[in-house]
Amino acid sequence: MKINDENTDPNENSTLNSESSSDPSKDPVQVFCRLRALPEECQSCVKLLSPTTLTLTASSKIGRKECNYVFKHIFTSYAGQREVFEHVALPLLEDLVKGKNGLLFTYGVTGSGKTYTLTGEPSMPGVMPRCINTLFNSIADYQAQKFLIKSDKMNGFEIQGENDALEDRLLEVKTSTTKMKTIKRGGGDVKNNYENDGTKLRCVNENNLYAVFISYTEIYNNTVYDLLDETSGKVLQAKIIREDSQKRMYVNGVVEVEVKSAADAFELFCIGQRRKRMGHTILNAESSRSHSTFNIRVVQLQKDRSHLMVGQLSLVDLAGSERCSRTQNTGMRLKEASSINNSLMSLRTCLEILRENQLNGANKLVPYRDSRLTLLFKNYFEGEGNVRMIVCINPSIEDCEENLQVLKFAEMTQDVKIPKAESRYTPYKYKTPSKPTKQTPSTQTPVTSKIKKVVSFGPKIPSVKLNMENPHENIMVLDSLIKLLHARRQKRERNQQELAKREQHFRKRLLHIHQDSVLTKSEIRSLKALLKKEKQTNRNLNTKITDLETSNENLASSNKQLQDTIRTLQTTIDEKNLRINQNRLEREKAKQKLALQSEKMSQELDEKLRQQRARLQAAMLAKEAKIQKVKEILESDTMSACASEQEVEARVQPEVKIVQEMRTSGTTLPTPRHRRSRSAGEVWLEHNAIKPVALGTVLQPSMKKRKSVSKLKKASDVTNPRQNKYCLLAQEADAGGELETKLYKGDIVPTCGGGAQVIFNDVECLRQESPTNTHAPSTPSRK
Ligand SMILES: Nc1ncnc2c1ncn2[C@@H]1O[C@H](COP(=O)(O)OP(=O)(O)OP(=O)(O)O)[C@@H](O)[C@H]1O
Repeated sequence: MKINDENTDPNENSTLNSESSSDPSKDPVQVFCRLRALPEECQSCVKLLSPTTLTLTASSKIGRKECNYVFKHIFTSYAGQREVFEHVALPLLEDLVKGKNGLLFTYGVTGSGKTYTLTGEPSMPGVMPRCINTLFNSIADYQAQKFLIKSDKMNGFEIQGENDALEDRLLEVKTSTTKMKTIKRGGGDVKNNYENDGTKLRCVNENNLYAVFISYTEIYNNTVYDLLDETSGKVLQAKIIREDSQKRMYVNGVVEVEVKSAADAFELFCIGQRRKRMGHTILNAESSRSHSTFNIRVVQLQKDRSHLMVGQLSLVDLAGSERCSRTQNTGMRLKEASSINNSLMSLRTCLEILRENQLNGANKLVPYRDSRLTLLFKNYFEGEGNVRMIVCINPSIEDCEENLQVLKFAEMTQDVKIPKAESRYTPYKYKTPSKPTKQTPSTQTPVTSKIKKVVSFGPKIPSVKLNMENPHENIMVLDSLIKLLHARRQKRERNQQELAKREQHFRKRLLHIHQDSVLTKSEIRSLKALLKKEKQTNRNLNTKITDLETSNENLASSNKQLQDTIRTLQTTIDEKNLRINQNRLEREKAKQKLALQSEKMSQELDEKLRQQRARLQAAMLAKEAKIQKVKEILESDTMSACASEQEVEARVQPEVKIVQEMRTSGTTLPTPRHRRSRSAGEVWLEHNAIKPVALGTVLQPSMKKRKSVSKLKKASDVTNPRQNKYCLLAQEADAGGELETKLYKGDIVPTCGGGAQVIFNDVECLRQESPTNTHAPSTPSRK
């Protein structure tokens, strides 16, 4: 792979993926790519540069990125199923008939055409039906009798006697009749005949007898299930993966059915397919939720029946990798998806480590055991057969990012080298026949022949003819006969002893076997109980997992809601903070403005006060001058008494004018009624509020001699003859909330009854107002 700028020559890359292997004993994993057709309106992210090179254009936030990938062969969307089969699967099928193993798997994003490539449709059969049809087209005439070769349930095969094979065939006819009846009653049709194009293999050995065995398994949520297991009813039982005597991995107890025609194989496939976990997702209406393996095993028996040869072809339809954000899976589907992605990740890790070991000569442990998928195919990666992969690509823009990952994996896989597979005949076991028969002397066990030998008493007793004419000769013949009989008797005794010994030995063994069987039975019983318990625990755990998943989902959704609320609150807080800051700024501005205004006003007030003081001083001076003049006039009256009243008035007139002028100019002068300087004879009774507010005015009521009381308690408080003036001070808030002080003044006049009355004749009102209050004067006023 190489990342291109727009101008790079794409053909440069074709040399990058060198297929040549330096080690002739190893072959790289062959990776093919198949592009799915796109609807016309959709845009493609893949461009084909040559039959082996393609460019993937991925657009991201950073920009456009072009990557080239080289494969063994790329099938365009116009390539048919036959072309794919002939290129990819036919060589593996030829290997299979030669007794070699092969693994073919499809890999890609969900909905990219993996199942279509492997299975196809009846009119457009995929790899699997074509393999089956081609196989039976080729070996149909060279098949062994059914049940002659039988699975030993431990990944091996054994040959059984003809009678046993016959019995099994009869049994099968019986059960298949019952089965057909059940199917007919249930209305099910398990037949699905894929179109057969008559392709044949040329490498069939006509001297051999062939038997084809089919098994079909799936790995769902990292557990292996047998899709052909009829015993487990509707709920499939989990199977375990084991290692056989030759260290090959196999599914323990898997049902392996011998098929004699392609139709039989398709029937089995359809039965399994109905059990396979499929599901509807947003991206594929019929999405495989498990990895399924369709296993074809071809067993060849040499004509002389001395050796067996077994080849295996595993066709694996991997579940598609999927991003949960795109599929929007939840609950069960989410669990399936994560299990699928995990197992694909394990496959990737194993291949990466294998490659690293091969490239760097490292010896890292390949973690096959991390997943059932990798454990089951461990042998293939370690040299038990050829490995081929078809990478399926849906070139739509939406799949681009996931395709990038798939192509990266595919590219890496091509670097992994697998030791070349070998075909070999292996000696087989003979299954002990249930009943020894005369027709099959070869099936007699060695034990039986040995017993026969034990009970033979030696050569036959010769017939003896006595010659009456020669008694001497007769005696000799009888002697030898006696000797022979004696020897036979001795031999019989020896044989009897041997028999007794063997009988004893056999009994001992039988007893031993019986004990073993009793022990095994009890062990099986306890294992069954344990299994039952484990199953129960498993069920409980599954329920717990589902519950936890549900609560997890609930928590996630409430978490999302809370996050939304937090976000909304955060936005509100931000807005409020902004508003607070704005308000603060405005307040500060207003404060500054106010300070400026108050400074200006205080300056104005100071100025006014200064002017007022000057005017008052001037008025005082005028008054003093007037008084001085009045004094002078009075003095001159007493001394000369010649001056007329007009003269005095004329003299006083200018001062009165000054006072009048001051009044008209707005200067607050005390009215003649409110003179502050009183004669020394005025004594005031000042009647205050209980806690009067300090006036704090410049002009204070002038009461030089006074007695202040807050409450008139007795009559003498008023009738005191020394007091002649009364002043009542009242304070209250006016309509504008400002403090208003009123001084009600009057004369205390004694009454003829010895009491006193107050004659109010003046009200003085003091009001203090805020300078900012524009409609009222800011100075205390007197009324
Ligand atoms: N090359 C093709 N030509 C025509 N139709 C195709 C092709 N590839 C896929 N399809 C169609 O696209 C749909 C999805 O394909 P398919 O089920 O094989 O995808 P998948 O990769 O197996 O998906 P999943 O991983 O979800 O099982 C099917 O309806 C199939 O018929």
